[in-house]
Amino acid sequence: MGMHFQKLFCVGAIVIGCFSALLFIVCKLHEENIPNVLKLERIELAFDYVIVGAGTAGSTLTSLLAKHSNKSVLLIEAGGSFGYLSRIPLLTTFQQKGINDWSFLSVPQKHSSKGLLEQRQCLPRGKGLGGSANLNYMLHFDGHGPDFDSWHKLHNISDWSWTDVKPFMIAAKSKKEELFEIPRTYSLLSEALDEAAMELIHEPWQFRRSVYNIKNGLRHSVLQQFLFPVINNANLRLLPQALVKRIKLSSASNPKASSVLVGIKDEHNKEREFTIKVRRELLLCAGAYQSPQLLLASGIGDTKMLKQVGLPVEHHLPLVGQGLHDHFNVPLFVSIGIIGPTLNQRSLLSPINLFNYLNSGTGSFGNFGVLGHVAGYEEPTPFGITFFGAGAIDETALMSISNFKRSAFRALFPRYHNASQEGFVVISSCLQPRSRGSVSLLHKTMRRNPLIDPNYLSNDHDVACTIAAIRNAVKVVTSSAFSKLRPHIHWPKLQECANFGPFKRDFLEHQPSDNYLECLMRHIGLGSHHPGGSCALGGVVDSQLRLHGISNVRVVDASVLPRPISGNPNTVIAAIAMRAASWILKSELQND
Ligand SMILES: Cc1cc2nc3c(=O)[nH]c(=O)nc-3n(C[C@H](O)[C@H](O)[C@H](O)COP(=O)(O)OP(=O)(O)OC[C@H]3O[C@@H](n4cnc5c(N)ncnc54)[C@H](O)[C@@H]3O)c2cc1C
Repeated sequence: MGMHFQKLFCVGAIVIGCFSALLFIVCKLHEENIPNVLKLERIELAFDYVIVGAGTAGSTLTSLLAKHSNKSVLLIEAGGSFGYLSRIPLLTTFQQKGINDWSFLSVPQKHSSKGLLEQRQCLPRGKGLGGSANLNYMLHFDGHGPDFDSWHKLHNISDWSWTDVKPFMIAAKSKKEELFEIPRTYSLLSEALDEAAMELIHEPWQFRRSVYNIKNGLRHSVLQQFLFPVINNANLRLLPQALVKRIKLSSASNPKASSVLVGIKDEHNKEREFTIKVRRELLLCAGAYQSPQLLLASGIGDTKMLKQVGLPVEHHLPLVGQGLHDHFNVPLFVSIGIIGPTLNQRSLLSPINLFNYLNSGTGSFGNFGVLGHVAGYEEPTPFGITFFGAGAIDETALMSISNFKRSAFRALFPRYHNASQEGFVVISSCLQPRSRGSVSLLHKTMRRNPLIDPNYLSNDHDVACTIAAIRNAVKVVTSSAFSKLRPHIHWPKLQECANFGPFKRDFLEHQPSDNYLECLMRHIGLGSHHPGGSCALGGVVDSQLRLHGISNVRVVDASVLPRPISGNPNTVIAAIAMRAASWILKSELQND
């Protein structure tokens, strides 16, 4: 029996080894081979549409223009292509801080992040074809209609009701076979969530198991969905590894973007600059941090701020970079008293788990570990709860991508040293945070990072809302449905919060004081990588996303969201890009 098992194990290991090598080679080849790249020897560099940034919005928009327009389209992207790691769902966090991550850090936070080094949050952003859609956790969200309906009431924005947006959301959603939904029977945790939905049916909450942009166990992002099918089209060219450094405007009386200045570094890190003319439209899809950065670096923004940095003012547009918003997450570790259902280092590396993934794309490598969500949309405290089914969290890996101080990390995950720990992380957040931050400049050049201040928890409403979220998370975890897991919530013991708790009774009753929960969130809360609002509809762009005062520039990315999306924003951003494409194509038809 022993020999037989050993033999089987060896064969399994060889198969897995060969398969991994093959996967590596295929992905590596794919990585280096970006087709249709623009040759810069050409003297006349002019395109009808110039798109900056190949992320969620840029890839989607490019695909529709390349497919439906006969005009020339250039897609410029600062990064190259993503490696094979980006396709393997569970390993996606290993990309953070690597070459495909801009690895921004926030400015020190005044109202939060006290358990983080220098009170600064890590702000990962994808760099390369696919942008943040290739770095993200792949969770799909269908959208929440009232979000859009509120834009008119709260921000006087017309034409963006749910009726206007919904058809684009449907079009942006991947096909059924390109989505992976966590099955009810995935684990005892997913089962408990389903049962809790029945038990708490009297609450006005929605329970759903996670749906991922994953096909056959591999990430299926906007790249596979939109960009790759058109990548060889004759009217399209790509310019990877190229940073757009400045937008040049034509006349001061009726300013238009005439060209962009692009910098490309050679293998000796020496930069060459090129000017590319814009014949029709310049489309900024550089994301919520870098679209405003590029505008500011081009002299488009608030006069006072531009003068402070020493930049000539080309066009006064005071709200560029203002209104930045993001969700803010409070994680809590829950250990469980049974063996088997959750992810830890030991279960992860079991040969059967590896075999299942390589054989059929299933098992824990085939998704990111988030099994489900609970959302309550009722005002004034709409909240979200996310269930991440991991029991043992690797200290070095998580500290590096979260910037936690060691003491805060260990208070949060007291069982961090046990590689076979069973448990899950319950993450509470406010779906409509009211804190607003900003993107500004310290340096004139795009080669230096922008100053990003998410200003988390600056608005007291967010504290109350997050407390409500945590208390609702406790209700779910302490429901009878969860009792078979024998859960134990680990209220972090932080020295700085010791006056407020956790006290002995908090572990029994799970009703810690509001003061303790506030102290906790101001120490261990983490941004959720959903930035938006920094070139918002109304303030910076009109209802067709055209920059106020510069008619041939549109901002088409997360920057335009006037309020947060009540869930994961990626599909909404792809839908916005589809809508922008429809206006651009329509105006082409009208004008030609
Ligand atoms: C770690 C992480 C996890 C996330 N998880 C989820 C999730 O599970 N579900 C979900 O719905 N959302 C998730 N998100 C959020 C979602 O991915 C983003 O909101 C979305 O991708 C933003 O799209 P975008 O087009 O606005 O920007 P991006 O996708 O970031 O694209 C911007 C692109 O522009 C390029 N660029 C920037 N400046 C320049 C320049 N000057 N010149 C040339 N190119 C430039 C960048 O390299 C990048 O490729 C996550 C995000 C992160 C970072």
